[in-house]
Amino acid sequence: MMKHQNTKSIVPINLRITSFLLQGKDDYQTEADRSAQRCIIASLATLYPKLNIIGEEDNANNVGDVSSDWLVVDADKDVLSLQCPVHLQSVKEEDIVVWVDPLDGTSEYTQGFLEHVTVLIGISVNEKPIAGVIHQPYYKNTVGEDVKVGRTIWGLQDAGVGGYTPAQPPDSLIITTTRSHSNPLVEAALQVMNASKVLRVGGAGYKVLQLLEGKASVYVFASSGCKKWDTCAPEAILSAAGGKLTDILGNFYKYGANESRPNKTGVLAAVNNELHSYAVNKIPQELKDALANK
Ligand SMILES: Nc1ncnc2c1ncn2[C@@H]1O[C@H](COP(=O)(O)O)[C@@H](O)[C@H]1OP(=O)(O)O
Ligand SMILES: [Mg+2]
Ligand SMILES: [Mg+2]
Ligand SMILES: [Mg+2]
Repeated sequence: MMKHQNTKSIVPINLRITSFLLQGKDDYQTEADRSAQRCIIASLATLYPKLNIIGEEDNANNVGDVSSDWLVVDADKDVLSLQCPVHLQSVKEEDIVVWVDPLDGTSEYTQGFLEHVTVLIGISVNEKPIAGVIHQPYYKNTVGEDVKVGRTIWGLQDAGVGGYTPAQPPDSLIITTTRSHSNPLVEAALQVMNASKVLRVGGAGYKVLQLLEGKASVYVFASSGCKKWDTCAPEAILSAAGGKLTDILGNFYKYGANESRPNKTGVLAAVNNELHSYAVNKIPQELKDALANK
């Protein structure tokens, strides 16, 4: 698994939002989305030509144009030193589906909430997310005099997680949810939770980071809108850390290459199984039916 410490190679930090398309209500695509996707797909395809790589942006698969200094071909030594779980040792390259969200939280990116922006690379085998990275290109880490910008959080099933400091969940129920894609169903699901606080932030990656770092304990999004590339990497890392990510009904999504892209029945994630069950049981059946039958 690669770790991207060089933020230039993922989302050029000085890249201006030179052109952005509004693809639907609060659904943006910027030059950063397209550039980052080309860079990631070209880098992965150079190293692993038989991978099945699926990126969010349809118009950013022309990887032949990517210059060689944008290719990331180095690997993280800590991750390479991990013992590969026995059940993954015989997986063939062509059996792996990689889901790439080159820039998650684009709406927040266009509004300057840069901390919410992440790059998501999720790896699935037999339809299950087994590994992933959440790269946070604008994260500022101050160590003494040094300021390091950007960090990469990773997880591998049955091997571990890294790139962040794990923390205990908050003492009271704190929920994280959408900042830019709310609607009456989303709000109805939040109301029934009896949360002490609701945090409204952008991006599926950033919300799962909040779970990993003890800022929130449950992530609730009772709406369609998220896609497989939004949840594959976050689900892999969260489950490697002992958490659980499903739809609002409590069912796991499938990540095979032929699966439909939309996560039609929303997202429900929690730092552990108990909180996940609590949240699934709190959602009224009518709300679950409304989402499932939409
Ligand atoms: N209605 C929607 N239209 C387009 N993308 C959506 C929608 N809802 C959610 N998403 C994607 O899911 C992510 C998490 O949603 P939210 O921030 O609203 O909780 C968004 O950052 C966006 O990913 P992206 O920015 O990669 O297009
Ligand atoms: Mg998008
Ligand atoms: Mg996204
Ligand atoms: Mg995106």
